[in-house]
Amino acid sequence: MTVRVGVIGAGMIGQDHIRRLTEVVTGAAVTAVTDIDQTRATQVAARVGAVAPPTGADLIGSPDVDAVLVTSWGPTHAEHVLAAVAAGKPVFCEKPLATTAEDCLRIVEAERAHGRRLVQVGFMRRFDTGYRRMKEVISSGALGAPLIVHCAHRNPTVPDGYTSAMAAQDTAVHEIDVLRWLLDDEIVSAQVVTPRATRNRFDHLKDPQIMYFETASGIRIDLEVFVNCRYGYDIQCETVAEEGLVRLPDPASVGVRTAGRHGTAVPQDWKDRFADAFDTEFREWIAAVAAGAEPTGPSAWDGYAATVITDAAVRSLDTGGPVVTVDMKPRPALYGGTA
Ligand SMILES: NC(=O)C1=CN([C@@H]2O[C@H](COP(=O)(O)OP(=O)(O)OC[C@H]3O[C@@H](n4cnc5c(N)ncnc54)[C@H](O)[C@@H]3O)[C@@H](O)[C@H]2O)C=CC1
Ligand SMILES: O=C1[C@@H](O)[C@H](O)[C@@H](O)[C@H](O)[C@H]1O
Repeated sequence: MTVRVGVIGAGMIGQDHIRRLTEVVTGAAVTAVTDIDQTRATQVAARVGAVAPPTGADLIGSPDVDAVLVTSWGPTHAEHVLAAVAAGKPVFCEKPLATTAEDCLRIVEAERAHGRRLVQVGFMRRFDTGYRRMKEVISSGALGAPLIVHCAHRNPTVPDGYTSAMAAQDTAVHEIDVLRWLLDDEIVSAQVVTPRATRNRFDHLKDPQIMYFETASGIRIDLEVFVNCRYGYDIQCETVAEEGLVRLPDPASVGVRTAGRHGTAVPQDWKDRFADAFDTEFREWIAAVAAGAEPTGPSAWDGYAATVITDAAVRSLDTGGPVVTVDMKPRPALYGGTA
């Protein structure tokens, strides 16, 4: 069976995922593309032989769309995801699931009313080979209990519209999701402190930031977010446990020796660093949809949890760096909880 995907939002990542669905993943076809920029939607749709319906609602209602991919701006995600759930169609939503905890909960409640999972959120790091190996090692128990996690999330630079709050909402949100999954533990508090700011880029931006998280079992996480580090896109993660530690590998890259130096390239952006993870993410999503199965990737509940935790981090940043308790609802049975 070919899964016919309709894409809402034909911007940067939308176009990259359309390429992935048409050129990399087998068993999928993009049959409809919509965007509030109609010209862009028509051009992108034409490249893959798709139609360009005027709105997200038209696309979701189309009999030629089996599953929906939401890659529009964050504040518009909830509306499209809720419409897809109401139509009973599987929906993959790029992060964030929604920009407010209330909207995330509306999606969770809609899915619970539907009775089975339809939503997957685009936290692609769960599909990265390095993180998956780390999880195998931690879950095997060979290292004993995890105690501390040291992380860094560095981007070479960010656009002018990037704000200090986005360090949590847009950037650290990836660690927040992947660490909940990696440790199989819940984050219960967040704190954000700021060292001296880099002179590079904008005066308005608090960059870098240091974030601290604590989990329910008492694991402490420190995360440096530095989005104007200039030298490359660099993701680091090291988990210290009772009997040893496990570290995320750097992406494989040839070593070059010349002029008395030895070096390896540092990726320059997330598209490059996580290209394989994105491919795996979509292969597994399409396989689940084709089989009529529930998606196995990050759920609507994970999208809600990530938003609530980033809200706590932003509150800490905005109020001078206190420890802020994460105010999370009990996890419903549909997502492995007891509520
Ligand atoms: N997983 C990851 O690492 C990444 C995820 N993202 C996420 O992907 C989403 C899109 O980001 P970009 O592609 O960078 O943005 P973008 O601005 O390049 O593209 C967004 C597109 O959505 C369209 N759009 C906005 N509202 C719409 C609506 N209601 N209906 C239809 N189209 C609409 C815009 O016209 C634009 O073409 C964001 O939520 C972002 O956080 C972005 C980059 C990396
Ligand atoms: O999701 C992403 C961007 O939106 C965000 O701005 C970057 O900081 C992240 O590294 C990238 O993965």
